[in-house]
Amino acid sequence: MADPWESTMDHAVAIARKAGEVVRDALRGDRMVTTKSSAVDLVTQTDQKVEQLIIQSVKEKFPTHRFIGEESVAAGESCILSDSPTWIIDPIDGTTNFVHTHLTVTSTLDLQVEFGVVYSCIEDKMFTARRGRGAFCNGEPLQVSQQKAVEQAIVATEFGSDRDPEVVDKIFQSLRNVLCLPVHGVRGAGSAAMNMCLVASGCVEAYYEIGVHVWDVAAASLIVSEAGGVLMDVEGGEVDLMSRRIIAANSKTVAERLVKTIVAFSPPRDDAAPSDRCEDSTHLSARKV
Ligand SMILES: O=P(O)(O)O[C@H]1[C@H](O)[C@@H](O)[C@H](O)[C@@H](O)[C@@H]1O
Ligand SMILES: [Mg+2]
Ligand SMILES: [Mg+2]
Repeated sequence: MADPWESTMDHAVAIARKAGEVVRDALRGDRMVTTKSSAVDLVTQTDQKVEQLIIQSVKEKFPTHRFIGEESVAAGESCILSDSPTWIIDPIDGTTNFVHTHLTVTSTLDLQVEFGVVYSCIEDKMFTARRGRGAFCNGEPLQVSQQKAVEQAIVATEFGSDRDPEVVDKIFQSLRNVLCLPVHGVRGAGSAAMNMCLVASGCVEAYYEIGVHVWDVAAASLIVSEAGGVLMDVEGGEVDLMSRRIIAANSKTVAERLVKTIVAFSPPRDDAAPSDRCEDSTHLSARKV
C-alpha cells in the first residue's frame, strides 16, 4: 500500500543531509559560542542557522505543519505538541562535540509519530525509521542487541548541562549504581540521539538520561522502537517525551533492571510554561572557538 508520508520523509532525509553539509563546512571555520541554561549548555550560530534552514525548507513544502525546534524554544517559542503534523527538530545534537571538533554530531528531524531521521554527518550515517516499517542505517536494517543480561551489557548515558550540585549528585549516584550492577561498561557519544542510534544498531544494550529534551530524543525514539527496542520512563511505565527522562533499551528485561537502579528525579517539563522552565536563555558574551 502506498505510504502517504513517503515523500515527506524523503524531504526530511534530503534536508538532514543538507544540514550535515552546513555542519561539516562550519567545522572547518570559527564557531561563535554562546550559552543558554548554564555555562556549559552551549549553542552556536550554526545550530541556529541549521534550524532555520530546516524549518524554512519544510514550511515551503508543508505550510500547515508546526514545529518544535530546540533553538526556537530557547528563543521563547512554545514547546507544545498540537494536532497539526509537528516536526521536532534538534539542528545539532552534540553541540559540545561540535564546539570541540569531536566526531559525533547529529541533526535530528522527527515528524511526530510518523517518522524519525537522525543524520550523523561526520560518519555520513543516515538513521531512519518509519512507524511500522522498520529502522535503517544507510538503507541497512537495524536490530537491537539480543543480550538480555545487564551484567553483560554496555550502557550509554550523558551528564547533561545542569551543574547544580544536588542534580550532579543524583546523576553520579545513578552512574555508580549502574556500574556496580555490574555492567561491562558505560559509554557516552556526547549526543542523546547518537546514543539511541547505538542502541538501535545493537552496539550498546541501553541508554538512559534525566535532563534531555524532547528534541534530543523524539526522532531516535522511533528508530529504537522500530529496531525492536523498548522505551520506558526511568521509574517504569510509558516514556513521556516531554518529561526529560528516558530509558531506551534492547529489551524490557534490561530496561526494568535500569528502573530499579537509577536515582529518579523530575526536571521541569519541556511543555511547562516558559516561566517554569529552568532554561531561561541567558546568552553570556559570545566567544570564538
Ligand atoms: O547538543 P544538544 O542538542 O544540546 O543536546 C545534548 C544536551 O546539550 C546534553 O545536555 C545532553 O546530555 C545530551 O544528551 C544532548 O545530546
Ligand atoms: Mg540535543
Ligand atoms: Mg541541539
